[in-house]
Amino acid sequence: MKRFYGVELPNPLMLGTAQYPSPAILEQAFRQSGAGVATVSLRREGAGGAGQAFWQMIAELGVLVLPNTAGCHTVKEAVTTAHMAREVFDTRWIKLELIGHTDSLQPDVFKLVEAARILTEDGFAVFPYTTEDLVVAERLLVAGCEVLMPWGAPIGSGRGLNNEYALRAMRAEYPEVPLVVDAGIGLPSHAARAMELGYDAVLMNTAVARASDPVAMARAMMGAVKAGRLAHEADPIEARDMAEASTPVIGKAFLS
Ligand SMILES: CC(=O)[C@@H](O)[C@H](O)COP(=O)(O)O
Repeated sequence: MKRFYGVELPNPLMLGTAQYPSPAILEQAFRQSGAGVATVSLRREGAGGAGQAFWQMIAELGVLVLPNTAGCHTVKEAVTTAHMAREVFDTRWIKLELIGHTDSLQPDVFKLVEAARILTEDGFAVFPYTTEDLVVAERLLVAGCEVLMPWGAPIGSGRGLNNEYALRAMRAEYPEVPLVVDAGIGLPSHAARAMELGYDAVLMNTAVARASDPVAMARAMMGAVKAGRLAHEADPIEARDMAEASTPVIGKAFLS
């Protein structure tokens, strides 16, 4: 299994911590699914969250904490937020999110590369939320990122993998780089598909937090990412246009 800045994840499910009906449900979603990474927004929780009790609960979950720069639109904002997160959470991990378009919440990849360079030079382990663009991916790697997080679809849309072809191309281009599909997941089948493509993890928030039963959905997502990874490792058959009889010919029950 690939390591994320030297760390082996306990499993391939990363969950956001926003929009849950209550802190208790958030806690149960993590505990019952076993998700190993929690991404937290310093700005959002600091501004309107439950304060100290919230941070305490996250700490007690015993998961890896991936602070994020959600809501940042400028390099300066993102870099400042990353520094604050490093102080608060005592981690050099940062999910770098730099929004460039208000309606689609598409990342501003130009600012992203610039901020990634500044932060990696300052010792951060940057997890960049990016598009599926291969040129941007290369620039992020050159800037010092060791992980890439292409979007599946716009944040909160639940559309799944909008551009599977491009996600597949990124996997093929960078077989050794830990890749995470981040955002846009709506269903367990989307998460399973990302893992079937060979992705190393999936990050999601809305699909779990906004489900009628977030705890059950978190468990379903964990089942999905594990099934997808197993399927990828099992080397699936290629889809064919024509039928091929699967019932064995008499006297030839096995292929070898
Ligand atoms: C929580 C977080 O980091 C989000 O910005 C993330 O990208 C998840 O997106 P979804 O809510 O679409 O799963």
